[in-house]
Amino acid sequence: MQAPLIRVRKLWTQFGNHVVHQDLNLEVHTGEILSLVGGSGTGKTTLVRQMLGLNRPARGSVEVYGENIQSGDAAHLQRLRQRWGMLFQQGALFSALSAFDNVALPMRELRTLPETLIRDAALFKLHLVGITPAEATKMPADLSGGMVKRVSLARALALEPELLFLDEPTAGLDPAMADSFVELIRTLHQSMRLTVVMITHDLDTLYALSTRIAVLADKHVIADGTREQVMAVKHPFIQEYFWGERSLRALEQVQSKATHP
Ligand SMILES: Nc1ncnc2c1ncn2[C@@H]1O[C@H](COP(=O)(O)OP(=O)(O)OP(=O)(O)O)[C@@H](O)[C@H]1O
Repeated sequence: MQAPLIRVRKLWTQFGNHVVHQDLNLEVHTGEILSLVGGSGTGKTTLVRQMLGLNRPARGSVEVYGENIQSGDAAHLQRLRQRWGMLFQQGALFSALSAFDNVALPMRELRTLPETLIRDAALFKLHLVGITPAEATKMPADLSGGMVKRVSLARALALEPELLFLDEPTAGLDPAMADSFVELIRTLHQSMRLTVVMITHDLDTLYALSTRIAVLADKHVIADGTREQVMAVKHPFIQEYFWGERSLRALEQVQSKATHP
């Protein structure tokens, strides 16, 4: 079996006396869409920040592409960072830059690519997410919520990452926009051979996209596997979250969409 793309081993995260993760283990494998779920404050965002090298483990280690994220100098971390893309919850586009310039920025920052190539690559990434060249001239404030998400996704894909982190990708979108964004992620995951790590509270998104689910509770991963495997674990959070009425309804919907697309 291929080595995991990310390996989190015996991770402790601590803020003062507050222990968020205690001996947390998790692996992310090439090609999967791994979703992190858990109650509010269970440390999902902090875990992703650990994977991105933005937080420092109190104990334990985080390896990405087989390399300890905390070892090496800033240039080393910068090189690793170029191999992943991150879609932040609010989109986090630079408001003073057009959609096009937001997508071009990560390529310009490399300082190695000619502007003509950057232009073509940025327009291509925008095309992939359904943004036309005319729309690309707009400023973020003039874009709809759905378009901001799409442009942010294009920016996350600017450097052709192997790994994509998504923080609440469908939060704030209406159901139709959320559905089409889920479809877009599914298509790009396949066509770009991405590995995806996603945080989501949205059950429709969770069930539509995840190939594996990891559940955070009690300071570590209490269950991980397919939806069925996770649902079989007896834990109060799992009982409430996965076996609650909202979850079962979302599941029914996803299954009926799969049967009658
Ligand atoms: N920089 C920080 N300093 C102090 N405490 C922090 C810091 N970052 C996170 N925490 C605490 O760590 C805990 C986990 O936070 P985190 O944001 O990772 O949870 P989460 O599972 O993503 O929550 P939510 O689902 O509500 O977004 C929380 O109690 C939070 O207050």
